[in-house]
Amino acid sequence: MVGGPHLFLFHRRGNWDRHLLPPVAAKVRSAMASENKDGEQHRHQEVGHKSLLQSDALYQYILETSVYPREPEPMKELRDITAKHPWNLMTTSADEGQFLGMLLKLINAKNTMEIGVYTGYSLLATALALPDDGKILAMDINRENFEIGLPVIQKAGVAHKIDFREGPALPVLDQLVEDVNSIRLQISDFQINRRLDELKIEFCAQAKNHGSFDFVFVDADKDNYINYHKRLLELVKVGGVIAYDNTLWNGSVVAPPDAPMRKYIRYYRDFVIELNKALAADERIEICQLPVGDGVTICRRVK
Ligand SMILES: C[S@@+](CC[C@H](N)C(=O)[O-])C[C@H]1O[C@@H](n2cnc3c(N)ncnc32)[C@H](O)[C@@H]1O
Repeated sequence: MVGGPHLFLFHRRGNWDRHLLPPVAAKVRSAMASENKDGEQHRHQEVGHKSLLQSDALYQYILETSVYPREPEPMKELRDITAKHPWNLMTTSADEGQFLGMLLKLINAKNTMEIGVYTGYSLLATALALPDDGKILAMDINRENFEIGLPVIQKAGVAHKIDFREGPALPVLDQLVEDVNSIRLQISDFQINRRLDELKIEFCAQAKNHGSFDFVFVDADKDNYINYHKRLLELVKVGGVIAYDNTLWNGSVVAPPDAPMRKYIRYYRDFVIELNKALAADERIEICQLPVGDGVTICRRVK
């Protein structure tokens, strides 16, 4: 089997087969069509096998019925502006933006982080969902694209929630992990007249940012997701959420290794596959991988 029903879902950032060479795309399509004829119908009747999105029309139906009519005006404006940008394939889709907003409200998020801003569609979705004193530490190596969306964010009255840092995210995370509030000197077993070398002296550093974030959205360089995860698990509180975007990576996670793919899809594919395995095996989190957008894995820290 080349793909399976879930491949129908990857039309958020253009059609999934735009990233495969035409002969391969045709092969995948025909394999899916024949599977639909032979096996698929039966699989849909199996208990627990629920694949609802089977066509572009159904996706369009969701957008037109439930997403676009409820999309806040500034988000629509930013989506239109971004559509004219040459890298628009990178933007978060409207349905995923709606999902993020809902999730943030459900968990009452206040202190959040975003890695990978681009023109700011998911950032705006987050900023609109947070309370007025909510915060987003937003990081991107490219400020220019952030500035495309910034006027819309300002007009929406939510720019005060955003602390944008230009540059790679990893050093910022390292700094957040290392930062301490205070260093406490602890002397145990203290008795007058004890010799100094007999005293048990300990320095206790109080980590400033550990467990301080309610939510983090990771939508940047896939080859660093595992490195982000290590640090984010210290920074997110127990019960907090980390959402990793693109965990189905244009369907390439189920494509045969020798299938022709665009260079960047091939390059990041193995990192995404390794991330998915690592998240599934990580007992410190509960996970739920959703076929929204290009695949988003929600991780809830439990220890
Ligand atoms: C898919 S886009 C983000 C899309 C964005 N969430 C949205 O809603 O439009 C990925 C972004 O990650 C940024 N990026 C890539 N490597 C990065 C890194 N090491 N640190 C921070 N940002 C990075 C890119 O500049 C790009 O803007």
